Amino acid sequence: MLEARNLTVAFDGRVLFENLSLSIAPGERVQIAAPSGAGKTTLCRVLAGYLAPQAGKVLVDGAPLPKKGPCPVQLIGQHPERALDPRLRMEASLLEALAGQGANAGEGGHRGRRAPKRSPRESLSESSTALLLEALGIQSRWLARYPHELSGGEMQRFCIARALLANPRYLIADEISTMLDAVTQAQIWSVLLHQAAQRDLGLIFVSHSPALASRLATRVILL
Ligand SMILES: Nc1ncnc2c1ncn2[C@@H]1O[C@H](COP(=O)(O)OP(=O)(O)OP(=O)(O)O)[C@@H](O)[C@H]1O
Repeated sequence: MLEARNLTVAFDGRVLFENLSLSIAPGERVQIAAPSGAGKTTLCRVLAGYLAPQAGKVLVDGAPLPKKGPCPVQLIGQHPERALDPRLRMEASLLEALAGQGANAGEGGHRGRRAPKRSPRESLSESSTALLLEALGIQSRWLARYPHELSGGEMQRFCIARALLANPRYLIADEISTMLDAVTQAQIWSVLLHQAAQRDLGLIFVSHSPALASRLATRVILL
C-alpha cells in the first residue's frame, strides 16, 4: 500500500494542501484531479520522494521511501527533457535504470550520478527488456543518441522505459502524454496498462483529458 499521511505543503506562505491523507493499493489506477495550480504535480513529487512535505509522511507498506537505491514509487513527468541526463546516450540511460542506480529513474533521476562504468549491454537485449522497448516503439538506432537528438515524444518513451526498468511498485504519470499525438498516446497507455496489470502496479495519474481519465481510472481523488 502507498500511503500519504497528514501531508502539508505550502509555498511562500500559501498552503496547497493540509493534513492530506490518501492510500493507493497495488492494482488500483487512481486519477488525481484538481484545477490548474491546485498542487497535482506537487503532490506527485511528494509521493515519489522528490519533495519533502512540511508535515506528514509517505510510506510504502508502512516504511518510508528509501533514501538510497531504486525508489518503489517512480514518477514520470510532463517534461522528459528535464528528466534525462543530457550527458548520457540513451543506451547508458536505460542501463543505469536497469542497474538500479536511479533513485527515481523516470523523472530527473540523473542528478549527481554518473553513467555505469561497465555497460552490461547484453541486458538490454534480454527478452523482457527488449519486448518492453519494442512495445514502447523505441527504435534501436535511437539508443546511441543523446536526449537532444530525440523528439519530445521519443524522449518520453525512454522516460517511461526507465521508470519501468527500475521495477517500481507504484507508478506516477503526471500529464505524460500531453505532447504526444493521439496514436502514440494510445500506444503508450496501452503499454502502461498492460505493464500495470502484469506487475500488479498501483498507477497514479494526472490528466486533463476526460476521455483518457474515464478509460483509465478505477478511482478519482479530488484535491
Ligand atoms: N518550488 C516551488 N516554489 C514556489 N511555488 C511553487 C513551487 N512549485 C509549485 N509552486 C506553486 O504551487 C502551485 C501548485 O503547482 P503545481 O504544479 O503542483 O499545480 P498543478 O495542479 O499541477 O497545476 P497544472 O494543472 O497547471 O499543471 C502553483 O501555484 C505553483 O506556482
